[in-house]
Amino acid sequence: MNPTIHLLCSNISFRYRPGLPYVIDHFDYTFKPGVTMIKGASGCGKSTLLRLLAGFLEPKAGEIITPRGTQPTDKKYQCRDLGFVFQQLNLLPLASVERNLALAASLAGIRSGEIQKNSRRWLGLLGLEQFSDRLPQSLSGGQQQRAAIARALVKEPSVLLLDEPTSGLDDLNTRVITSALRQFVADDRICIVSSHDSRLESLADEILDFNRFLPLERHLEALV
Ligand SMILES: Nc1ncnc2c1ncn2[C@@H]1O[C@H](COP(=O)(O)OP(=O)(O)OP(=O)(O)O)[C@@H](O)[C@H]1O
Repeated sequence: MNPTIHLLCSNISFRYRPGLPYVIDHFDYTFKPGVTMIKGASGCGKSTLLRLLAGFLEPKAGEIITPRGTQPTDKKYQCRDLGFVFQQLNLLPLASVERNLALAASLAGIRSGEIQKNSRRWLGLLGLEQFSDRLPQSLSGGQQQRAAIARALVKEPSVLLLDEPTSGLDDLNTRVITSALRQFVADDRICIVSSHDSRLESLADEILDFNRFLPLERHLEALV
């Protein structure tokens, strides 16, 4: 493991609007290469944390430092270093699976030779070679989920964020996804997975129980 690569959360706090309770309150954590699974009750802030790590939201206090040494809002980090698969897959409906991958990689500035090589690699590892010419809508839910993961992996980002990547998927789809993610982190990359799915626990190098970080009033809210 390369100890110099990490994604650091230093005492971050976040709430959506003044007057609303803090969703994340003085949270400190260093994400290292490997898979970190974030688990916790619905509404405890897992997706919010992923959005902060992606730079789509900004902490109200504290800071997040990416492996590039920047804030997550840095365009180079977002474009080159970050891959994410959120709950809405957002595959381009009029582009084939292969074209979805090629567009994502070319937006990240990957050279065309590498795009082809990476596409073959990740489509293969995710069991999608025979579907590469298909439009997303012609795929099953599990195939679409795997295509969205392949699209995030094709630029071989240093940080990959996945929000509930296996929710509603059967064991076979889940095994294919976990095995591809293991290949991904074998190259000293950071993979952060938010999930309720206990099948993913064996994939994780670290499990972060987000319930622990809930402020007291939100613990009480979660009980009613
Ligand atoms: N845009 C928003 N504006 C205001 N509050 C929000 C917004 N998005 C989320 N929240 C609130 O922030 C809290 C954390 O939501 P978040 O989606 O991060 O939880 P989660 O742990 O990912 O939940 P789940 O497991 O159900 O997806 C919840 O109380 C939610 O209602």
